[in-house]
Amino acid sequence: MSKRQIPVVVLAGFLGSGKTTLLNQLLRFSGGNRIGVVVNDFGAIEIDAMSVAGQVGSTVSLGNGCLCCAVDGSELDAYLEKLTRPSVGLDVIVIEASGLAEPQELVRMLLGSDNPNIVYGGLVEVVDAAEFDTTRERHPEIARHLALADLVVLNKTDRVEPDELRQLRAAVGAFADGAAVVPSTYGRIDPELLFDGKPKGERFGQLSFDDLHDRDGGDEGAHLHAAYDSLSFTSDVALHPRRLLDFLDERPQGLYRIKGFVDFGAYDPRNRYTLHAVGRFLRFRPEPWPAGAERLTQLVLIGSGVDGDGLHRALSHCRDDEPQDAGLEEVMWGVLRYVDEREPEPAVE
Ligand SMILES: Nc1nc2c(ncn2[C@@H]2O[C@H](COP(=O)(O)OP(=O)(O)OP(=O)(O)O)[C@@H](O)[C@H]2O)c(=O)[nH]1
Repeated sequence: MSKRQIPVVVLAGFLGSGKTTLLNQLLRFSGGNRIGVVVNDFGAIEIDAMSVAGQVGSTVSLGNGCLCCAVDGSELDAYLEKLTRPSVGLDVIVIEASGLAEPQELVRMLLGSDNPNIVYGGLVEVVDAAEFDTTRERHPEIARHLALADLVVLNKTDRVEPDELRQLRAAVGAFADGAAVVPSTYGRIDPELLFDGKPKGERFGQLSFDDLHDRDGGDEGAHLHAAYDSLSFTSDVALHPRRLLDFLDERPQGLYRIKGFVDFGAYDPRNRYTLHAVGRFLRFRPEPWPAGAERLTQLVLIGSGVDGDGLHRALSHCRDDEPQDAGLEEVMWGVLRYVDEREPEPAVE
């Protein structure tokens, strides 16, 4: 029985920026993850190139367990309800914004949704590096979209010189209010940026992104790795709720995702807290410690242009070496503000 909430990612970007290319890439190299993709029409999704396991109405299931739905705006809610049923078993859902709704409308809808099985997974804006200046002239609203984005994929970097790319990263980053900017070619980003990957052992028999790195040889692999930084933090000393919240309040914008478990020790001995942060969005979710589980805080932080050592130091500072206010209920209040009251329904088969 799974109580996991499925992250729903909104994928936006102007005409021709590379959204469909990125989706095809994700679907093809899902690494054993079950991805649901919602588009306006099947159009350029390369369904034929991926083995199709079946089709029911406007939903196509692919041989690797991924699903692709073509829906219009009015059907979206109902489809999300269907796609997020635990029995479908998806790990992430990506909604392509174009044609369905303005990205901010979708984000608002997801944040306000009373579907207990979903959690907001971020707004990803794909930008055509070669056309950025032209796009800005023709569509000044790109500034608004970028300001809302949690992650910017600066695509088509093969079409600009390295110097220009550096300038573009800075310019786009400024519009995006410091949000993480990840360069890509043909939408090839590590899926880990969008959702929790399955542990390697569970990927057996599927082509994982690591295989893709290996297959492509050093150059492209190095390029992908340089696109973002990933840092893990583990502590067997419990974290102090207030200190952690101060850290989270001040987290740098370039820190795109934080995921993992937090041990608040004596402040809540019964529960561990799943932490899910994407862009500015933050959520804690208490769940009883599994019997026999080691009491550890384990976090993974993913970002672009962030100071890994500095983050590690700041997190170490959240450790509560000498608990003084344990038992004071109000110490947890700050954390509880970010707990979602909704409980997902039990899994049904
Ligand atoms: N050179 C280059 N071309 C790319 C890259 N990514 C995508 N393309 C090409 O750009 C074109 C548009 O890509 P799409 O993925 O269809 O873009 P889109 O954002 O889905 O476009 P719409 O659905 O029309 O909004 C296609 O011909 C892609 O092959 C890239 O990194 N470099």
